[in-house]
Amino acid sequence: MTNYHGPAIIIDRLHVSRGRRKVLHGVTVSVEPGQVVGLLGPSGCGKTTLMRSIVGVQRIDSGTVTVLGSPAGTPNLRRRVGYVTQSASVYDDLTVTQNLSYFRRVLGAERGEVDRVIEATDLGAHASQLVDTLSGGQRARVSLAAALIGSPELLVLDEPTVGLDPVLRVELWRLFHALADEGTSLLVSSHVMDEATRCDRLLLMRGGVLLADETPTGLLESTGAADTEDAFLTLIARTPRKRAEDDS
Ligand SMILES: Nc1ncnc2c1ncn2[C@@H]1O[C@H](COP(=O)(O)OP(=O)(O)OP(=O)(O)O)[C@@H](O)[C@H]1O
Repeated sequence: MTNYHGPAIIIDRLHVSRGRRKVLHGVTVSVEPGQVVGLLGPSGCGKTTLMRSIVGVQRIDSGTVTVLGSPAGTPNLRRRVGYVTQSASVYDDLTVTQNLSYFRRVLGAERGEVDRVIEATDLGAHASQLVDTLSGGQRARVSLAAALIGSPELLVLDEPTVGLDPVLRVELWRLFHALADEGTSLLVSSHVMDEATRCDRLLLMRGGVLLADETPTGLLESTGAADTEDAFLTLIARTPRKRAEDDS
């Protein structure tokens, strides 16, 4: 980790199009470090596009994205930011250890990192197994383990718990908080509203705009809703529908 202590992410008036479609319509947000921040919203609202902008792989129309004090995509961020996409980014025909050893070499991280991330993601019993033969949850954890190599200061995780059973989901959220306790900043997307309560802070998105940036408790208080699903619906009812067609 470096000595950087400012906001993990600062986004200012970000506009992004994908193909001919305008996907993000002026998103402005700041994410404080050492927290698990949930990025929640319906399928197609622009969560992945926002995450791609943060990790610097998305062409933007206008606005700025500053990550750990540097413009998104700058080379010095490569080791400081870990990104897990929705589809597994590991090799099926290699074992867990072989995959992680490969990523360790690419990043130039220390040898001990492979064992450390295997332990952190509880994959010890499967270390010698081909990824092809793992369950969905185990594969998801291999992708996460790869992103943990080198202890990045910011982890950007795109729907890491999708398709996992409830026990595994709880375990993963526990791991996210353990990482945050050590000072890592995490941005975790989900379209499952009940995951909202597991986050320190919530960014609620719809149709390419941010509807709320709140703590889970603050969200319930400000909307008067009984749960986060209700709170989201209340916010939608309060927001003009002009971009609702952007959600699928
Ligand atoms: N390459 C592309 N070309 C054109 N449109 C795209 C492209 N990729 C994504 N889109 C559109 O951009 C919008 C936002 O997509 P994005 O993947 O960011 O949403 P999301 O909130 O992450 O959805 P999900 O929860 O389903 O992953 C969608 O309407 C999608 O159809």
